[in-house]
Amino acid sequence: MKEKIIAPSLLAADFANLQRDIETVNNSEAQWFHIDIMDGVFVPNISFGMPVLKAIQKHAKKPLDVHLMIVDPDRYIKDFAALGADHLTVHFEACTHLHRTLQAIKAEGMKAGVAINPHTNVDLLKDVIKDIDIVLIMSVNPGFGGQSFIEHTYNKVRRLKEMILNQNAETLIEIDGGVTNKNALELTKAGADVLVAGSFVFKAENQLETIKDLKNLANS
Ligand SMILES: O=C(CO)[C@H](O)[C@H](O)COP(=O)(O)O
Repeated sequence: MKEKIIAPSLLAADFANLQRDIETVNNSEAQWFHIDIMDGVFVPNISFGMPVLKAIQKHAKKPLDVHLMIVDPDRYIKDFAALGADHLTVHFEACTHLHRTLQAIKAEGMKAGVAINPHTNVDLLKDVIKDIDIVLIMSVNPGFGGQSFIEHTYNKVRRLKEMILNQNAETLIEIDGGVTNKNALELTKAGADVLVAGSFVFKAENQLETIKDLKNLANS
C-alpha cells in the first residue's frame, strides 16, 4: 500500500510565528505543506498572497501544495511556479476551460490539482481524470479553517476512487476540511491518499505528536 500523506494547512498556523510553525512541519513526519490562497471573491475570506508564499518557500523543506481559492486562476499560474509551488490546485468551479488550465500548470513543471466544493459531483471529472494529478475534495465549504467535516464526503471519496481505478489513472485523492483523528482512518479506507489538517494540528498542544498519530492512523 502507498504511504498516506499528511499535509498540515498553514492557514491554521500562528502568522506571528510563521517561521516557528514552518519548522515544526519541517521537523515532523508530515510530507507536504498545504497552503491556502484566498481572494475574497471566490470565497468570502482573504488569506495571504505572493509575498507570504515567498517567505514560506524560503524556510519550507517539503513540497508546497498550493490550493487556489481564487477566480481566474490562469492569470497566476506562472507566478506560482516562479514562487516554488510544487502542486497547484485550482477549483473546478472557477475554471471555464479546465483542461487548458491543467495543461498550463503542467507546462510550468507543477503537479496539477482540481478542487471540488461540497456541492460538486465527482462525476463531472470523468472526462479529465487522467489529466489530473490530484483531486482535492473539500469536506467543508471553502474559506475558513476550523469547520465541521461534512459526512457525505466518504461517498464522494468512494465514487472518485472507483472512477480512478476504472480508468487506470494515477490521480491522488486529497481531503481538505475538518480532518481529525475521528475521520482519518475512514477516509483513507474509502480511498483518500492525502489528508490536509489545519486546526487539528496547529491548535494541538503537541503538534509533532499529533501529526505522527494522524499519520499512523491514516496508514493503519
Ligand atoms: O481549505 C481550507 C479552508 O478553505 C483549509 O485548508 C481547511 O479548512 C483546513 O482547515 P481545518 O483543518 O482547520 O478544517
